[in-house]
Amino acid sequence: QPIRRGATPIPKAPNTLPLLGNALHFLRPRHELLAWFAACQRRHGHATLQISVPTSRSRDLFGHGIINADGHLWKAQRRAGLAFLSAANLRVLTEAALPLYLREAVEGLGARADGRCRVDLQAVFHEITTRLMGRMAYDMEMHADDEFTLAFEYASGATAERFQNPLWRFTELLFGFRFRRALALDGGDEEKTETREDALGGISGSLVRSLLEAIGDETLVADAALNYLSAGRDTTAQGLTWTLHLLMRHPHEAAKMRREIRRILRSAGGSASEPDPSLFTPTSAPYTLAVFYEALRFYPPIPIEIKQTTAPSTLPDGTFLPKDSVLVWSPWSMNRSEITWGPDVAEFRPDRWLSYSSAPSASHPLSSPSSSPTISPSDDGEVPRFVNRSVGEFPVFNGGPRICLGKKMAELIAVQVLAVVVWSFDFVDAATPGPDGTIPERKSPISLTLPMKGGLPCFVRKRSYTDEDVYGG
Ligand code: HEM
Repeated sequence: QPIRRGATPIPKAPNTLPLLGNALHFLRPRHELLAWFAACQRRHGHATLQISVPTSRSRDLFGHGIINADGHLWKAQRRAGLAFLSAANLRVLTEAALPLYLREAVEGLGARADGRCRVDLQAVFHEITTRLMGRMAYDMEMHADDEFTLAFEYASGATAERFQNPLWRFTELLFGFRFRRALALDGGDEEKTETREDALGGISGSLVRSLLEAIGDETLVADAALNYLSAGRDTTAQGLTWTLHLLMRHPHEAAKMRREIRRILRSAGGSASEPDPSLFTPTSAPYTLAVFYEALRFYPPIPIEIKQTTAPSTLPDGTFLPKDSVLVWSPWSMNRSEITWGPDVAEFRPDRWLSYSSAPSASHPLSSPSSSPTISPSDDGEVPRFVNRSVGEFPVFNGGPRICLGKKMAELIAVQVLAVVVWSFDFVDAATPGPDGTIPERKSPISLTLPMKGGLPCFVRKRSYTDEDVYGG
């Protein structure tokens, strides 16, 4: 049966060619493919369109882990993940492990903060999230330059290439030696499923242990843990990288963030020169969270989503999809929709995520330290509150039963890392300017996620504060 809405077939995407369909768009560099999705959205708004896509194969990389699994196997992994990411474990990960890794990263940045060394911020964030996710998934020390991590990166790039290259079977047969070696390394590292002795005190077990209890089969558990590791690590590091990229271009918003951090330090009595990272949470720092969300709007770490129907299905707009139809949606282009975001859609404006009310009076519940100790009014006396959008408008963390399981964790990591790093340093983009003297638009290579091509090299300078700067005046 054909894909249709009512009695009529649905419209084809712009630039669809006879026989070739839209294959040429998928062969183009990544940013051109994303731009094409955005152009479809501008022309057709929220309408469902018919496109032809090369089919993607991610099973080799993700195996039977949660990202690919369905039915019982998915449910068991989801339940084990939810159990492991209990409030208590999340607290240990974000209040003990993350501050430790973050402090070490800040020390590393501090050692190179002479304003002349080039530091790749993408690599710095990647190291923090690799260590944190390694701790979470395997309860072990992992680093961004481990053989395992590098192999995973390579295999993930090669898997994404399958999505853009209709001839992938042929080219992999000829040139796929490195890819197959990387997969062997990813899948075969059995020792990763063992709990280490050096666990950070307080984490009850590891995700691997929870998964083993839920699923039993060791090969499946190896897939499952790898899925958790990859789902959380690259997405979060890339979200942070694009946020810093945007903040370097928007110093006014960085200054507003610092004012929020200053207010938090002031109300908590924290050290100005070495702020305690765990003071910064999505609740205490709504402006910082809004900056992160606004960056995710421009640069969603999963910019294109793809699923396949296992049974005939009908979309909410009435489009009928026969079994085995491939459904693609693009958070990248949905986040650029003027219909959803209004005429200032192209502006970086974190305030679009906030609503402001006037500062609470002494009798207001917010003024009681026990109810919300750290939300403090802005300089003009207003209390900001983060207001989320529906998943249909902002699908960056997906939605429904398969909504991202680490959304809360990602928010906690982002706010803590951004607050500490932006408070402690000034950054200047060190990318080489183009012929017209301006720094060219950053791009993303082919990948399942949205890394920044060439990293984010910048010059770093330490900001110094005295307690007087925070508490005086
Ligand atoms: C900014 C950071 C993040 C973004 C943008 C993000 C986004 C997403 C998206 C779009 C999906 C749906 C993928 C699909 O079904 O095709 C997803 C799923 C998932 N995410 Fe995240 N994620 C982030 C961070 C994390 C973190 C820190 C974890 C750590 C635990 C995590 C764990 C997962 C898991 C386990 C799934 C699979 C859920 C399921 O299928 O039931 N994510 N994420």
